Amino acid sequence: MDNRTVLVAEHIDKRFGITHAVNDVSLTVSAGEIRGLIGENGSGKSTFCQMLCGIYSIGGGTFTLDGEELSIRNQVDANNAGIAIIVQEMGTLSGLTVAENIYLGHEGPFMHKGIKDTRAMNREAQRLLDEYGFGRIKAGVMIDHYNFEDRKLVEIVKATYMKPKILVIDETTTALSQNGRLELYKIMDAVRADGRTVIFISHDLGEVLAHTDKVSVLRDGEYIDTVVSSEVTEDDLKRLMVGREIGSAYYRTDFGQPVSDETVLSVRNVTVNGELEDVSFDLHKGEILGFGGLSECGMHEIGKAVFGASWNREGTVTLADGTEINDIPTAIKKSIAYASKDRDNESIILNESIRNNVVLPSLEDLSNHGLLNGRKMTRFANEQAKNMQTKMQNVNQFVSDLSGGNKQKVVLARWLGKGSQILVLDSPTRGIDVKVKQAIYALMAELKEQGRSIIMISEEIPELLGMSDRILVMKDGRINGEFQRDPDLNEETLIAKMV
Ligand SMILES: Nc1ncnc2c1ncn2[C@@H]1O[C@H](COP(=O)(O)OP(=O)(O)OP(=O)(O)O)[C@@H](O)[C@H]1O
Repeated sequence: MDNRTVLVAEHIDKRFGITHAVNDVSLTVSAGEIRGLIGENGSGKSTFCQMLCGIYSIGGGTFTLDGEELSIRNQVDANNAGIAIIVQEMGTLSGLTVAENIYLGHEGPFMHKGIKDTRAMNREAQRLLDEYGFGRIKAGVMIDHYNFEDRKLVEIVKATYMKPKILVIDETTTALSQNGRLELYKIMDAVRADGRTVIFISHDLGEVLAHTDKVSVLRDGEYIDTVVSSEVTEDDLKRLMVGREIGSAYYRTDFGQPVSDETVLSVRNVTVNGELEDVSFDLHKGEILGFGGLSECGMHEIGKAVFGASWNREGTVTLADGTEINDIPTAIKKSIAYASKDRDNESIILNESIRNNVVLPSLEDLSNHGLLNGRKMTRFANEQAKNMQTKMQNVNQFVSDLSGGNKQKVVLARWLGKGSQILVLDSPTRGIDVKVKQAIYALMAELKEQGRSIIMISEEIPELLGMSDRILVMKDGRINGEFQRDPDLNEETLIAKMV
């Protein structure tokens, strides 16, 4: 860090209707610094950064970069001023190639007399992808062909190849597997070594302390403090975020409790072309079965396969009563819940209210003689959303207006409200703040106690170790290791089976 102030935010403010999302925030950031930005879900982190990056208009106040007041109307203006962002959700556009996404808004060098030189663009994009070590992603291929993580990697290239002065990374690591994360940390370190600046938003406080120089804290839209990362603990950060002490009990503490032998779901010889290869396992009553692995290991496809949402699946997924799950309606009817990792595209309907999202799988239960009962639906949605501590104006608010973590709470509220007996949760705490994470883990333990069964697919090894009765490690589409719950089981043992 060279102590030269590069960015000054003065009295930055933003309201959305009655929500005061960012309330008079002032802070400064140095050149060559990695600055963490933390706060509970809905505390205004994304809104603050999105104003800096031209995604939202500035409600009030000013940003000054290298001594010059910024006047940014859109993301291209921000890029031209030297500011880039990797957003929390999908930041690439479907219907375009990888190369077109990387150069979106910056096609100039490839235009000759109004015609785009696609070959040159693809060649240059492929050179960049290779240089970043992401060579398996092909520049000329449609972005839709790639999964969530690969699309994030493309976004990383897009946001960094122009060497921005300020790179904002908004809750990106939880979308990445272990190897993707290491790549991102390397990129952050390189930005810092180059005298440029990273603003890093994350709910993983360990990661924040390990990879930042200083951390700024927001609470309810207000600036609270900036601390030096090497001088504070995770508990200090939690206290600053929440405003009070929060307990340290996080994961399950029980070990050695036997899990029932009763099988509730049998997966046999499931193959999905290019994703899964002859996968078989049983899920037991009251079991939390964890799935872990590196990117491309196939674990996210397991969730889809169990929920009847895979294309071209071979093999069988069978419930204890003999019902075969081959499609989503049967899965829902049979009380299977599924929360996808790709929340915005696969789990929620963004342009719908919280209420309509929460009631979706429970419509049959909420109707009287085939007619939907509006009041009952509202009451139900209210109850479920509040159980998940969703920060919202009311259940009529559109899901698109919620912060990332609060969207995730709506997904969980929907399935927990349905009373599902089998829950398939892919990255269940992605983007969730520490306080609510604690509540979700407690809830998972409670569901287990009630005899419900959970498949938890997770990129978070501590979460797998802390919550699972059994862990299946995937590699190249196959199960490569099986571990029973054990206090001596550690990250290294799991990783050894992943690589
Ligand atoms: N487009 C919008 N319309 C209305 N309200 C919004 C909009 N975007 C954000 N908000 C609200 O502003 C507040 C701050 O949201 P923001 O996304 O900045 O939080 P965050 O700290 O990034 O949260 P998370 O950790 O969950 O991502 C929330 O109450 C959110 O519902």
